Amino acid sequence: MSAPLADQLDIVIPTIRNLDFLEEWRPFFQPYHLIIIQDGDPTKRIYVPEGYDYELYNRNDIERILGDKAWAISFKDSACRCFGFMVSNKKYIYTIDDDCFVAKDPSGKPINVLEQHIKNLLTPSTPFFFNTLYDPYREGADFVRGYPFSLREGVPTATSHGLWMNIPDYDAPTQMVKPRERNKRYVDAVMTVPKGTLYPMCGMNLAFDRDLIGAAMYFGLMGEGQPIGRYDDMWAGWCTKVICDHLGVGCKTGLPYVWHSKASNPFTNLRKEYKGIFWQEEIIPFFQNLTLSKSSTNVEDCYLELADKVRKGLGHIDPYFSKLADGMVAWIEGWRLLNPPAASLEK
Ligand SMILES: O=c1ccn([C@@H]2O[C@H](COP(=O)(O)OP(=O)(O)O[C@H]3OC[C@H](O)[C@H](O)[C@H]3O)[C@@H](O)[C@H]2O)c(=O)[nH]1
Ligand SMILES: [Mn+2]
Repeated sequence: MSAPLADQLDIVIPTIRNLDFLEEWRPFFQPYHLIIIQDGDPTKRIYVPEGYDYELYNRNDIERILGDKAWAISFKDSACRCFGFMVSNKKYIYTIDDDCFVAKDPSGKPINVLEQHIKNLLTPSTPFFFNTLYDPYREGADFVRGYPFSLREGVPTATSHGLWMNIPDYDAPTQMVKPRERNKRYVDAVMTVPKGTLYPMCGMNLAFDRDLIGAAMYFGLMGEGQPIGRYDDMWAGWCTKVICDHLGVGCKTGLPYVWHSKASNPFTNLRKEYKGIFWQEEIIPFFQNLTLSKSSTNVEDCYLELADKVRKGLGHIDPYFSKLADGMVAWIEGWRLLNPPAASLEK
């Protein structure tokens, strides 16, 4: 099996259950280093299948490492995974949920998600003009007639958003009215999300370039003690997309697919996400109308400017958003603590 960039990519897994799913992924994942974020009770022992190279962090580790900034990392929510993004020192991250397994393409071939995500990340994005034959850099495809040659070089790709066969990533209301709906449709396409367009980024099967966008991949304040859950990846998706648009880098969605095996409880999910369902009707226009200043030329500065805009632009909805803005600042402080600029390392 191919294991591209095995020394430049970490796999981040949040878990409050177990890691048995890694047995099925072994042919594809074993060459890579895992960063496991153990959520919930830190005294519980998580079994990692033999033969994997990994580091494991529980809540006690997060508190020990981040100290007075640890509060910004969620507890009892998959949002905790973003601690793994912060603590990694690799250029690329792939994150996957522990109930996602190897899917098969229409020919029945098992899908090597890392191979496809890395292809997506290493080929340019085309956010400024939509190519109707989808990914023009793919074998057997190209830019179609009328596509401006001045734009055919594309821009660097920051994120690669994969999809899911079987249980689709639906919100609770949709899941409640369509409990038996399964995604059986394999769409053989990768496309760039156009500039100025947001998208619902799901953390289930996601890869990104840490250098290009890692500092904005904060999954917010969710779970225990928070008024909202299951908007962790959505929050990160909105923040990263406006920053990618500002910095002129791209976000792709489509292949590869994973097999999402388990539907979480829609009633529990409704309790977690209901505030998000009506808040997002204000949050999304906020992001759609947001512009970052020219002086914000790197991800960290963009993110701190965004935190300030969140405090001012969303604080009226609920005091939660001021706390979330504080969390965004604490996240960058934690990011800088664990990822000091190269220059400061030379001293
Ligand atoms: O308190 C928790 C709950 C879960 N996890 C880990 O997060 C992963 C996702 O959990 P699960 O598969 O139960 O949730 P889904 O509803 O299928 O996931 C979607 O919604 C939540 C997230 O946004 C997620 O990315 C979405 O796919 C899994 O690895 C659990 O072990 C946790 O760490 N803490
Ligand atoms: Mn799941």
